[in-house]
Amino acid sequence: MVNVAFLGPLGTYSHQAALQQFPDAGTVYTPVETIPQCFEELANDKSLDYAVVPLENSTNGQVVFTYDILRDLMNGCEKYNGNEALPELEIVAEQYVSIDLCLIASGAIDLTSFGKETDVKVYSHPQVWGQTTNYLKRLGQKVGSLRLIDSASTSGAVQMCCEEGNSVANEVSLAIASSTAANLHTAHILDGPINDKRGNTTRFLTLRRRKPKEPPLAARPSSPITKDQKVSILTFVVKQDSPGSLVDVLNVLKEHQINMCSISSRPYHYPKENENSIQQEDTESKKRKWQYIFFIEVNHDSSVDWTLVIAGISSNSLKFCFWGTFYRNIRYFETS
Ligand SMILES: O=C(O)C(=O)C[C@]1(C(=O)O)C=C[C@@H](O)C=C1
Repeated sequence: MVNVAFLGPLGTYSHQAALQQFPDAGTVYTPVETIPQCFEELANDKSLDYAVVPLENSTNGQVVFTYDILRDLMNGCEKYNGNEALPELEIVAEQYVSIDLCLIASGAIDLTSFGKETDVKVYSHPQVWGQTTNYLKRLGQKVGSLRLIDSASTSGAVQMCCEEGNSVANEVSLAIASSTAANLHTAHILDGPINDKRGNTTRFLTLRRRKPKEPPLAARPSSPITKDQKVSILTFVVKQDSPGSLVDVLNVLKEHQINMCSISSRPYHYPKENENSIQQEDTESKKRKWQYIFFIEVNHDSSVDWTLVIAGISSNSLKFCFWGTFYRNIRYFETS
C-alpha cells in the first residue's frame, strides 16, 4: 500500500494525476494545502511514499511554484558529492492530465441578469488565469467587471465559492475548476469547457525520497513506445560571466549523442543564510543579485555511459543536481 501526497482538497487536477499514477485499490491519497507542502511533507513525513506535483501546462507554460522549489532545494541543499547536490527528493515518474475548465457557482444563476454594479468574484488557482484569458475577457465584457482571486487550488476555489454562496445582494462568487470538483462540492456548472485552447494539458511529476538504487516507477499505461524511453531531469548553474559556459555543458550531451528535449531557466538571488553551505560557487557569483539556474531534460539512453556524462557535467558546471530518471508517459506522444 502506498501513501501519496497531492495538492488538495479532493477534486483538484493534482488529485486526478495521483489517481492516474497510482490507480491501485488500497492507495492512500493524502491532500495537502499547497504545492510547497507536497515537497515538505514528503521530505519530513515518513508515512508518505510519494508526492505528485504540477510542472507545466501546454497553454501557459511553467508552474513556477514547482520550478522554484526545485531551484531552492538544489541551492539550499546541505548534502553534496563534489559539486553534485544530493537533495532528499528525486523524480520517478511523469503524468499528463487533460485540463477542461468550467465556470462554477454554488447554485444555478443567470450571468446575464447581473447589473453593472454587481461585484463578480472569480476564484481559482493562479495557473488557471493564463488558460482562460480570452474567456474571462468576454465574461468581463458581459457582466461589467470581474475580480480574479487566487486560491491554493481549483477545488479549493469551488469550496470557497460554495461557502460564500450567493446570498449577499450585488455580490456573486464563482470558481473555475473541473467538473469533478463541481460535482464533489455539489456546485453548479454554468459553462464549460472554458479553456482558451482545446487539448489543454498539464504535466505532473511524481517524487519520492531519494533511493538511488531503486528503479523509477513502471511506465503507466505501459506500451511498446514507452517501454524503453526514459527521461532524466537535471538542474545546474554555470559561471555567468564566462562566454560559452552553458555551451560547454551542452557539448557534453552532444559528445555522448544525448538528445536534449527541453531547456529553461529561472532567476535566483543568493539567499544570505545559505552562503556557507555552498562552497562550489565562486565568490563573485555569490555577490550577484541576478543569477540563473538551468533546467534540462534529456533522453536517458541506457547504452550511454552515464558516469562519464555526469563527470562531464560536473566539471563544466559550478554545481548541478541529477533529479532522477523516469519512463516517458505514452500521453507525451499524443498529437493534438
Ligand atoms: O489547482 C489544481 O487543481 C491543481 O492541481 C494545480 C494546477 C497547477 O498548479 O497547474 C494543476 C493543473 C491546472 O493547470 C491548474 C492548477
